[in-house]
Amino acid sequence: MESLVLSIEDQRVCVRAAKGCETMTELRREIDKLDQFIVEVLKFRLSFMERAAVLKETRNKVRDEDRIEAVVDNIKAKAVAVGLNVEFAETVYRHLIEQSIEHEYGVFDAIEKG
Ligand SMILES: O=C(O)C(=O)C[C@]1(C(=O)O)C=C[C@@H](O)C=C1
Repeated sequence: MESLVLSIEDQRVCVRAAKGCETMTELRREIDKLDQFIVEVLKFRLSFMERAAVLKETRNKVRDEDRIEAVVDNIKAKAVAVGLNVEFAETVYRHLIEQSIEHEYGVFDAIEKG
C-alpha cells in the first residue's frame, strides 16, 4: 500500500506508507495522523456502547460472551484477509471490548431503567 486516505465527515487525511518515510520525524508525523483518526474511530465505536446501554433491558445483557466471541472471530478473519498478525488483532480487540464493556456498564448504571 502506497498510502492510506482516511476521511471523517469533511476531514480527509492522506497517510504515507511507512516505507516512504525517510526520517523518524517524517515517520512520526504519519503515525500522529493515523492516531488522530484512530481516536476518532474509537470515540465513534464507543458511542454504540452508549446506545447499547439504552437498548439493553437488563444489566446482565451488557456482557454478552457469544457476541464477544463472534466479534473476535470476525476480526481474526479480517486480519487474515489483510495480512495483519492474527494474535495482535485478537489481543487488541479483546482489550478494546473489555474497555467497551466497562464503559457500557458505566452508562447503564447512570440510566434509570424501568
Ligand atoms: O454487541 C453488543 O452487545 C455490544 O454491546 C458491543 C460489544 C463490543 O464491544 O463489540 C460490547 C459488549 C458486549 O459484551 C459485546 C460486544
